[in-house]
Amino acid sequence: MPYRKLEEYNIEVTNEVKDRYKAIIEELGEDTTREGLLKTPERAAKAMQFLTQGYDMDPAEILKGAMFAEDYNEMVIVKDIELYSLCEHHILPFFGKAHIAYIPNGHIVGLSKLPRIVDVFSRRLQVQERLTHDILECINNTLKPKGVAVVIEASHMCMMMRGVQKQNSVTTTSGFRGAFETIETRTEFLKLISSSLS
Ligand SMILES: Nc1nc2c(ncn2[C@@H]2O[C@H](COP(=O)(O)OP(=O)(O)OP(=O)(O)O)[C@@H](O)[C@H]2O)c(=O)[nH]1
Ligand SMILES: [Zn+2]
Repeated sequence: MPYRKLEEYNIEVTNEVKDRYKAIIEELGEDTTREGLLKTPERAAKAMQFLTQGYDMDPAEILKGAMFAEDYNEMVIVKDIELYSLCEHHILPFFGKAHIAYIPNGHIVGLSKLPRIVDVFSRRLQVQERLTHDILECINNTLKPKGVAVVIEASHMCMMMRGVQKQNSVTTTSGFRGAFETIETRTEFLKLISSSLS
């Protein structure tokens, strides 16, 4: 993903969000005039723009940018794609790995585009289930493969740092379309990624 340089942040958004962060930090009992916190509202405003930059991006266009006609009919798997997202309930991170497979139907896609669309959908306020579904449907509708599968395993900071405070629970979500809806293909996929699953 093309990471934004600092000068590319929207100045108006940065200023608006900065003022609100300043108010929040003060409301929480801190002194925003002390040295360590002077630039914190602006840093936080930029960090949040970075972490939600997926709203400005069109994942289907990313896939379309590297689709190649190819007569390859076997399963293609890209596994262990690390992801960092924000849970939409607490605006705290959840993070983990995505595993994606598809069976081409006349077209293959540039391999890097799969991690790129994971990043686009991750950099929004999300729930893990919708993130899984967004990636699945984007590949299904754009590449129109014979089948597509997505598995995501993630840890949620809102369950670790606060709330139930469980440090080792991992949430797994999955989605299957087309050929992966048959038990044989799904089993083959799960076997091929099994060394990566926790
Ligand atoms: N299904 C789903 N739930 C999520 C995800 N991320 C966070 N949550 C849950 O969202 C729920 C929000 O529940 P609430 O009862 O409204 O919020 P809360 O009082 O902060 O809940 P606790 O986390 O249990 O303290 C919690 O159960 C979270 O664990 C996600 O990606 N998918
Ligand atoms: Zn949460």
